[in-house]
Amino acid sequence: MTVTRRRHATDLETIAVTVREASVEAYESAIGMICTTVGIFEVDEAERFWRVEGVKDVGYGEDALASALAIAALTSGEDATLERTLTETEGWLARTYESFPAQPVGERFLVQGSHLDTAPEAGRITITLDAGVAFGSGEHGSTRGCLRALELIAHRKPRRILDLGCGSGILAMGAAALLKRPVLATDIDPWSVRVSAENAVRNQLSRRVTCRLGNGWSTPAIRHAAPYDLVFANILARPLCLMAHSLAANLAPGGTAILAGLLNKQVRMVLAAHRRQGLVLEKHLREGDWGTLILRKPYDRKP
Ligand SMILES: C[S@@+](CC[C@H](N)C(=O)[O-])C[C@H]1O[C@@H](n2cnc3c(N)ncnc32)[C@H](O)[C@@H]1O
Repeated sequence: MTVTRRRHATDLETIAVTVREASVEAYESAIGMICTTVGIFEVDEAERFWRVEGVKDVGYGEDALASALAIAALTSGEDATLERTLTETEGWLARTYESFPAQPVGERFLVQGSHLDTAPEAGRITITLDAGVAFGSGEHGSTRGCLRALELIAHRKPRRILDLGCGSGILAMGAAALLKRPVLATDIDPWSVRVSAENAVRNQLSRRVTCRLGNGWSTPAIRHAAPYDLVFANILARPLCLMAHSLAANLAPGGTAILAGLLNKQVRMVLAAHRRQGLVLEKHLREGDWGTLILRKPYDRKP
């Protein structure tokens, strides 16, 4: 893969590839995993070339970028040239928000950008957010899978809830609103923590959603509030595998983990890592190429 860098003034990094129509889905999906938002634009109608462009989530580094592109190249069979540009934040955010439609997710949620004022839908909880430079506008299959999984396990009424890698705070807010319970939302990226806190205020959920900065399970606030009845972790497959031991250790007996950020083809690997820790698969949900796993810690698990 060739990489070209164009530098403009300022602070957000846009990554883009121009690919054939047949490869758009694979690149949109993979780039979407490490970006806050992704857009696709037709650049040559006759030749059927499209530009897939996203603003990289600051929480993801070079390793994550390289693996996302490798996955896209593998699934599409097209090895694209990556362009990287630094973009001025405010203008980009204003342009991006305008392109977000309100979208239903699962049976119980309606997600809208804060520039919209969609009429409430009976039976659906409206989540209003600005993802800003954080991941989690509700468009990506991994986020959607987690919200659908939440609906499926809501009847268990989990009491202690963690959203590890909260991005925009969308899952924490969804859980707090649906389950009417407090949720701890953490992220390694300071912007995400700030955006989550702002979104919680926007949705009148700031008394239920607590946002904290921290890296994985070593975050003091996470350790302090453990064990959990419900944990969301929508991060990539590799970090999920590395965290499997900590997840199992910090789940209460009977507790549920909703894991996402993995491709359907990575499910076996992620599942093996968690089965080794005694967790049991309840369901594998699919949203396009992306898989969401609902895992449970049995009540009779020996320490
Ligand atoms: C794919 S986004 C998910 C955002 C949101 N939960 C959703 O479902 O849309 C993953 C988030 O995890 C964060 N993250 C990645 N590694 C992390 C780690 N080790 N500890 C905490 N957060 C992490 C990233 O900064 C990013 O905000």
